[in-house]
Parts: sequence; C-alpha cells; structure tokens
Amino acid sequence: MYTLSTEYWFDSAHFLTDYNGKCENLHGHQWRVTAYVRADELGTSGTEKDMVVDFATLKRIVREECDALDHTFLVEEGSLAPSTLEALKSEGFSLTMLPFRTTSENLAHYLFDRLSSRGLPVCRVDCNETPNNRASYEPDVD
Ligand SMILES: Nc1nc2c(c(=O)[nH]1)N=C([C@H](O)[C@H](O)COP(=O)(O)OP(=O)(O)OP(=O)(O)O)CN2
Ligand SMILES: [Zn+2]
Repeated sequence: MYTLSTEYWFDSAHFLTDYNGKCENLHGHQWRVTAYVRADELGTSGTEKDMVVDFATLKRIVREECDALDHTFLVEEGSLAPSTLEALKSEGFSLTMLPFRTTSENLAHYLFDRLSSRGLPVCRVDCNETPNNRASYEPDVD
C-alpha cells in the first residue's frame, strides 16, 4: 500500500450554531488541510508511472478546493436570517453556504467528498482548526 499526502490551508470566518461558549460568536481560523491518497499498485505507464498520483495534480486539486473557501464566511444554511444574508452580500462579503454545522469534523468530511468527486483516490482528510486541534475523516473500508 502506498500513501501520499499534501497540505494546504484556507482562512475563513465562521461561528458554531447552538454552541454554549465563545465559538457561538463570529471568529476565524486558518484551517490547515492534509489530504491523503492511497493505492495498492503504482501507475504503470506515462507521467504517472511508479506514482500513486502526480503530486502536481494532487496539489492543484487540493489548492483549488481550499481556495474556493479561502477568505469567505462559512455559513451553515438556515443559521442566519435572510435579511442578514442579504445585508452581508450587499456589503460585498463572500459567503460559502454549507448544509452542515461548520465543525472541523464536517469540513474534513466535506473536503473528502469534494476531492473524491474530482477523481482522487483519497483515503483521509485532516482539518486542523488550530495548530493543536485536528479533526480527521476517513470512511470505513470494510
Ligand atoms: N470537536 C470540535 N470541537 C470544537 C470545534 C470543532 O470544530 N470540533 N470547533 C470549535 C470552535 O470553532 C472554536 O473556534 C475553537 O475554539 P477553541 O478550541 O477554544 O480554540 P482556541 O485556539 O481559540 O482556544 P484557546 O485555547 O482559547 O486559544 C470549538 N470546539
Ligand atoms: Zn471556530
């Protein structure tokens, strides 16, 4: 089994709905994302001979997914009044509407699905909310 990983990051604002503490307030993180791809066998020909995936491809896709979230306000759908959303948009703020509570666990799962849908043989995604606090998502494989 071969495993590759690459790391990238995005800076975003969020708040946690139904949180009894400071994280219910709007605040920001630099989320650091580590994506792992895995294969039993290496490529046999062309650019990806003896590779799981070309690092250039892996880096590009992970960066594109992180850049899509970077410097946006991650908003859980239904967590803000429509008038608030309109006011934020009218001020020119970039919002990313997400159908889940914006925990690091859910963001790791979301990014896993995004990377998988783009054809990467992703096996795990880590999402560090702070240098010390990390959530990982990896599906059951049985
Ligand atoms: N399991 C999870 N717990 C928490 C999450 C999460 O995504 N998954 N998220 C938060 C908040 O986003 C919060 O911003 C994190 O705050 P905190 O852990 O307090 O981190 P700080 O670095 O700001 O802590 P200090 O030690 O106070 O500096 C909460 N929990
Ligand atoms: Zn937070």
